Amino acid sequence: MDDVREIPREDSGAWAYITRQSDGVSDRSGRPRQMLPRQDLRREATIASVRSSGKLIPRASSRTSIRRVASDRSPESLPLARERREIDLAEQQAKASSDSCRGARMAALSVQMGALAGSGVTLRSSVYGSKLSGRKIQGISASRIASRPRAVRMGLTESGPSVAVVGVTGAVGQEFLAVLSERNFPYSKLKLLASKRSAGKHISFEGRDYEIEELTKESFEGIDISLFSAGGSISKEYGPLAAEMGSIVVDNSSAFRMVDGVPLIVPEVNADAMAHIKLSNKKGAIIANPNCSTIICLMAATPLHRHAKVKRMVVSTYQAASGAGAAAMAELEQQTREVLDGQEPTCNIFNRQYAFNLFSHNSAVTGNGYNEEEMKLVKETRKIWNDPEVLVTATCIRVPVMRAHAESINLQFERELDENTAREILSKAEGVVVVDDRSGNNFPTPLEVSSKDDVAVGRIRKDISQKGNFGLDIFVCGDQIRKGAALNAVQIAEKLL
Ligand SMILES: NC(=O)C1=CN([C@@H]2O[C@H](COP(=O)(O)OP(=O)(O)OC[C@H]3O[C@@H](n4cnc5c(N)ncnc54)[C@H](OP(=O)(O)O)[C@@H]3O)[C@@H](O)[C@H]2O)C=CC1
Ligand SMILES: N[C@@H](CC(=O)OP(=O)(O)O)C(=O)O
Repeated sequence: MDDVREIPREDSGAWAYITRQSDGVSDRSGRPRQMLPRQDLRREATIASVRSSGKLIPRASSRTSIRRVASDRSPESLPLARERREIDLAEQQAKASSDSCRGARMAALSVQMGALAGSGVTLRSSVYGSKLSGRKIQGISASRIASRPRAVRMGLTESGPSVAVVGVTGAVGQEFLAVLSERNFPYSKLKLLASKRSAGKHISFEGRDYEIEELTKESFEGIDISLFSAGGSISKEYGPLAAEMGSIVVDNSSAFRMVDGVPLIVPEVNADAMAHIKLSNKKGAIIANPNCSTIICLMAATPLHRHAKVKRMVVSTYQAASGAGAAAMAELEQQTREVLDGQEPTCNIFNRQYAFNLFSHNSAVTGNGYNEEEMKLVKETRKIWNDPEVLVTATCIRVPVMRAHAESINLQFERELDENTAREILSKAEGVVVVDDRSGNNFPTPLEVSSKDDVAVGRIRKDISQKGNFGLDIFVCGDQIRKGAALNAVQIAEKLL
């Protein structure tokens, strides 16, 4: 079985999008705002007009908008395409008016709705209204979970590399644009590539209009860095071609992850493995972005591994709909409505009821009984840690959460590591935030990390089933479209400069 996630062909016809300005609490939802009680939304976003004629993509970007001239897709084929939308969100700036518990609940709901629409919402503590407002969590307020820089900058500069984004209309592709802009990634030229279906449509990015081009063999002429997120078969076909043409490919698919000689990189963990690849070498190469569950897991486990060396790791995941693409998110929303309305749920993506349910990850089950997602955690961890001996086992579950994965991780160490030291180590780790409030029973949640850069870690505790201080349990949440895909890839690209 080919270990490569494919993009469902039928999921590429229609899309929407938005512009926003972030200052830490923002909603870039493409969803009709009338669905969200305005008085309960604590938003300070300035969002430009949205034209949606089809599916919603799980991300809008700062200063990014996509225009679609006409839908080539039947509205009936998409749950979120029932209503044609043309909403001037700038006129709908929601004002915080309530600090009540209801406000907290509704704000949390709005976050979920933002995720439903595919945008996610950057949270800080005030989003939760009175319940969490300003509260410190283990000495760190919820707002410490890194959000995007407030100022949207302009990366266009003559001295920058030329950059291509392959699969720009997709969930990860959209996130690429957001992250490039937020991190002020320098570029002298930007080429936006997708399938034939999207060719000719327009994307506005950092104040400029770009026409989406069809991906062809000539696409990489003169391109220094190619960011791929268009599925495994596209990566397999065009990745090597781009590299031969001198481009450094950062690939989000699983196509090359386990290929010898292809660095598999989480910058906070093993940037040294790509130290030999630089733009200044003027030589093409392929660098792989790990699986999102692996990235989120290793962001938390690696600082501890460095200290006490992990001997065995047991991972249980709770994976969001967005990991399976925009169509899965749309179906979860549709099913939720249908079930609440007492109707039979529509089951096109997973062939089962997803709303109010959970199930074993949808990737294929391999000969040893593990599914592909689980085996990625096993194999990729060994490669990233350069430790073929480390024992890893995993159970991956799809849960009815819109965006951001959660993982329970049990660790067995070679050397002793007590829970206080572990908390200390994690609180200093780059890209990690500790949310570990035992008295308040407040720990990481997918909602709180949605659209955040940092991976949140909590439930840090000694594993009482192990002798001495050789075992720990932790609970981790991370936005898998962001740190699990686009952000990680852009961080890799930054290392090339
Ligand atoms: N979603 C996630 O959380 C994660 C995803 N990934 C990986 O990222 C990749 C993309 O996933 P995601 O963004 O969710 O998928 P989407 O379905 O949202 O987007 C797919 C993208 O691929 C493009 N595409 C499809 N066919 C072609 C083609 N023949 N030529 C050029 N472009 C094509 C689509 O363009 P068009 O709109 O024109 O059809 C679209 O831009 C996958 O490899 C996935 O495994 C990795 C980590 C996490
Ligand atoms: N890990 C994603 C699926 C995915 O995109 O995996 P990969 O990048 O390894 O193909 C999920 O939540 O299902």
